[in-house]
Amino acid sequence: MILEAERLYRFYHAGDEETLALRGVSLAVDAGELVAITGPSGSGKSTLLNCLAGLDEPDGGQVRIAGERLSRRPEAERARVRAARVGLLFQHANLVGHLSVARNVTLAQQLNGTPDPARRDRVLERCAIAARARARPSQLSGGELARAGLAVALANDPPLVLADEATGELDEATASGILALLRAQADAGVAVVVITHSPAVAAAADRELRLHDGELQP
Ligand SMILES: Nc1ncnc2c1ncn2[C@@H]1O[C@H](COP(=O)(O)OP(=O)(O)OP(=O)(O)O)[C@@H](O)[C@H]1O
Repeated sequence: MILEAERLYRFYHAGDEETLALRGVSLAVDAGELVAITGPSGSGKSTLLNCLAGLDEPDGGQVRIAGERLSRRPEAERARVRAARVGLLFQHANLVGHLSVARNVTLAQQLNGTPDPARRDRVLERCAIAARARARPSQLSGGELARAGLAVALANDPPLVLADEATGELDEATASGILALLRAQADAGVAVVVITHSPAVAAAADRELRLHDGELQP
């Protein structure tokens, strides 16, 4: 199993208010699966993704990625696991503004200690952004930006890709292009988890997990 989450809890406190953002969420995603996480606004989707990525620590429960525990470890160790094993794709792409697309991919490889120009070029091709490899993010269209963000996410050939509303702000043709690329990653053996509001994306996934008030619906 590539991704395992066991009974995740996450509480937020603001003054006297307590929000139970996650209440015992368990899930498992295998290699080759494309799983959509859906749910109304405020149901806990982003909180869940942040915990799965080790960007946030759950208050209870644990996350394992390819068998390695991510939860309750120092941030430096979580960052190491993340760099090697998790491709993160956010709506506002994880690109450094003053670097070209190619340099952004190289940077992600260097942060993992595994620079590899041949793999960089393959990833750029795979994400259909090789023709714009020398452009900076500000010079790209929305669709190109999304593909460049995906190239950065895939820079180190991670076994797991976590995407937060990757297709949310894109026009339909571009969104379905990104979805096709994510589908292709899953078909190539990557475990892919996508948070989405789009019924089309949810329908294209192998499974849909619905969150409601911090719990997965049966
Ligand atoms: N840093 C925070 N401090 C306090 N409460 C928070 C914080 N982050 C999220 N919450 C609350 O936790 C709950 C879950 O939020 P989350 O962002 O995970 O939902 P979501 O399903 O991703 O929503 P959306 O679809 O609108 O992005 C909400 O009630 C939200 O207000």
